[in-house]
Amino acid sequence: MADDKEYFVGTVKAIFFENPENLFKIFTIKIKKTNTKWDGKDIVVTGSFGNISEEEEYKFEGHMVDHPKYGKQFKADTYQHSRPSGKKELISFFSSDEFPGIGKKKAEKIVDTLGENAIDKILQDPNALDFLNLGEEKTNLIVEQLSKNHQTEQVLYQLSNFGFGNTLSTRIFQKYGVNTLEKITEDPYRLVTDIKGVGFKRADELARNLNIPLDDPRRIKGALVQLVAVLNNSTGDTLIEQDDLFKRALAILRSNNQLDELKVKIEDGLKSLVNDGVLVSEEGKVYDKSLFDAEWSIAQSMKMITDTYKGFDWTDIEFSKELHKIEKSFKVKYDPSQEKAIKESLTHSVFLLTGGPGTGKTTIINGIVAAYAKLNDATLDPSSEDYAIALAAPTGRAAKHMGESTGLPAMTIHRLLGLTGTEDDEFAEPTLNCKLLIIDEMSMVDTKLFKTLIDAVQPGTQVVLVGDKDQLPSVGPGQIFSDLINSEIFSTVILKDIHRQDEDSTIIQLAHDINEGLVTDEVFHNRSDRSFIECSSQNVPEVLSQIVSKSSDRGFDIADVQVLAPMYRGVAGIDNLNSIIQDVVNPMEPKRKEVLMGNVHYRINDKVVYLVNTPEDNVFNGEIGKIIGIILAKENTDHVDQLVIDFDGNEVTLDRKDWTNIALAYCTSIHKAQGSEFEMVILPLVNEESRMLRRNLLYTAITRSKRLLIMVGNRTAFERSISDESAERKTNLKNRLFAAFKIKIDDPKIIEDEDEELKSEPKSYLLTLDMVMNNAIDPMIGMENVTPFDFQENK
Ligand SMILES: Nc1ncnc2c1ncn2[C@@H]1O[C@H](COP(=O)(O)OP(=O)(O)OP(=O)(O)O)[C@@H](O)[C@H]1O
Repeated sequence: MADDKEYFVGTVKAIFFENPENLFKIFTIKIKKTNTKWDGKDIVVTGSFGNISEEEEYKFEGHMVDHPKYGKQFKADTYQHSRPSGKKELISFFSSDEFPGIGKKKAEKIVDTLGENAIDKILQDPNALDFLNLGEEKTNLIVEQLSKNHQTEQVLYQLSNFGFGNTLSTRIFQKYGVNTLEKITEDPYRLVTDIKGVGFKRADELARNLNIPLDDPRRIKGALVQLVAVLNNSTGDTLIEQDDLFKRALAILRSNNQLDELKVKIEDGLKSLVNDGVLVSEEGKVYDKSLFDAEWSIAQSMKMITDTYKGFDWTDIEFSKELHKIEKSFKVKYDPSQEKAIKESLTHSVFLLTGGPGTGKTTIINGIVAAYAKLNDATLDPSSEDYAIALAAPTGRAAKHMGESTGLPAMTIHRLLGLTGTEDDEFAEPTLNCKLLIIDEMSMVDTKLFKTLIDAVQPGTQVVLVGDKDQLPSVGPGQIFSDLINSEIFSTVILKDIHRQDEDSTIIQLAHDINEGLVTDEVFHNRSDRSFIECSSQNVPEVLSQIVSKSSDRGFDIADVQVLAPMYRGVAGIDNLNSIIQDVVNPMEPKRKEVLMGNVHYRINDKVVYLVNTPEDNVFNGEIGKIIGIILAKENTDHVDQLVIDFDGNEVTLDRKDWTNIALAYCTSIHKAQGSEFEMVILPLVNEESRMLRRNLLYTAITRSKRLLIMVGNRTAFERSISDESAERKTNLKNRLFAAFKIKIDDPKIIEDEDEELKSEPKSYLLTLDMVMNNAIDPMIGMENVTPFDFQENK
């Protein structure tokens, strides 16, 4: 910070405005010292600050501004808690009420022993206070109090000197706490994986400031870690071809080294990351260590479940008799594949059921539960101590559907496992005490969640996994459901026949035909329940406004009309369409209350989607709700703006700081809509989204529609989606399963040799870089500004 900056030192008298969204505050201070021409005793200070307490003294640096309405104010860029200086001030500081248990005598002793930089000494080493014999608890209290008052500001001050704005500084501080500066000067590249909003380029700039050389191992390792995370999240693969990784690393590192020299350093960087347990390199593939471990762990848990299955003790005749009774009570006659599914599920440790919409998956789950209870003499009374059935799905909505159809408790997988939806989940080791576990919407379950789920299963449990393998794979890396099915290790039934009886419905048949590769231009023909409106990308918003407006004229509630799009950005992207539709169905009118968060206006009746899991409020990622109340800061005792949202009967009040957990939901991503169905689906697809257009995307979007489907946009975008079969994700779960079940890869049958090592230690087979370099190096691939977080839903 330049020395000629204007400053004020003073005590905060009254904070009269605080915006929790961006930490902006306005307050007055009583001036103690300044280098500015200012005659008053007080001055109004504005700016973004972390903690500011009334009656405390701070130094503010910044400049004077002349506010058109409020006159002269001091706009602070940085601030620091004032430190007591000199022996006298220090003694009265330590003997103040802030430090209970320290009187004047002890304060004198601290300053005499530790000198005038006692505060720094204690912050650096809490043992510095040992000579006072205060005991651990009291010593900790003092250190905590000092850290609270002094270290936060020091860190934030330094982060702003590094050029981080307030939002990023706050995120960084929340992550590393008082160790922030140590952590980031030691290795600025750790910010890339740890902090949302910091990419390799930003970390690289910081590294330049810290004089970290271009070929420094930390830089090379930072680039490799960033690339692996970005590639895992963008492709959904759980492994990366090593030569591809190296080519990309060479492109973003661009140091002054000779290419050969840099190649060796990249190889060394990978070796070192492998030694550090961050990445794994095996047979020319590179893995994030936690994904690598997860695939192994899943394979071993599946083996354990299979090995500990105790079998069943009823006969075929008994089964047929029970099923007949069940059919009578459910008023359904299961077709042969459905009957097979129920029987297989009851006679195997692990059973996989896949089928498109309307093929009877839900009806089969009902049958499985009923038949399981009868044949195993198990209770269906959830309040009974002996109740041992767990039903769960990855989304709240799918879980609710399961609960309603079975009449038994069903919940999200997160809730079942007691997960919080935060990073801590990775270290959670829950256990599941049930005898029958049924998971619906399995295609949405990613590698890490499945690992936690299946590791929680106890020996002897029967596991039934249900889903539609042709839908989009999970948002997170992996394609668990397809891999389990494709391994051919587990009993599997693939349902093909559609049982929905809506005679006039052509939507489900269309979806099935698209999935089977049978459709070319049928999609463009208008039918009673679906239509296609061709228009340019630029016209999509206008066409959409008209459709939405007409649908409400025809009595459709906006809650039943869902626009689904593949991407957030662009004229036909989710963000733009949300604001366009909001203007049609819930516009701003004079005297209407509204609040602003970023660029988004929220009004009563707005349809919103929840973006995180908050088990304590019983609201989960993907749930759609309606704003039913806006309480402004001036209207409540907490003095914060609040939104009251009704999530299907569950009213949740969100303070402004939590509004980042919601978004408008007139239009949502197709990924987010998985597991949900809507009366009417409007699907805009345009050529600009070509990166995303695949058959399983179109299939997933179409199958969300129950009654009406309106497709809008470029004909070629739809044609491309129909013809573009989705490439399989690159994963290694199948091989891990083969290893765990001792199956030879080229000969899928069980190997008898029990002595063979189950899991070999990961080896470092580093491809020589010459092999890599024999292929042309990609030109700059534009990854510098990309961070792993860019691939997460809702950014
Ligand atoms: N064997 C059957 N005989 C008659 N009707 C059936 C049969 N199986 C399923 N159905 C009916 O077909 C419809 C679709 O079944 P279900 O909801 O179980 O399928 P699903 O695969 O779960 O579909 P989705 O994934 O779309 O929810 C339901 O109305 C159900 O009652």
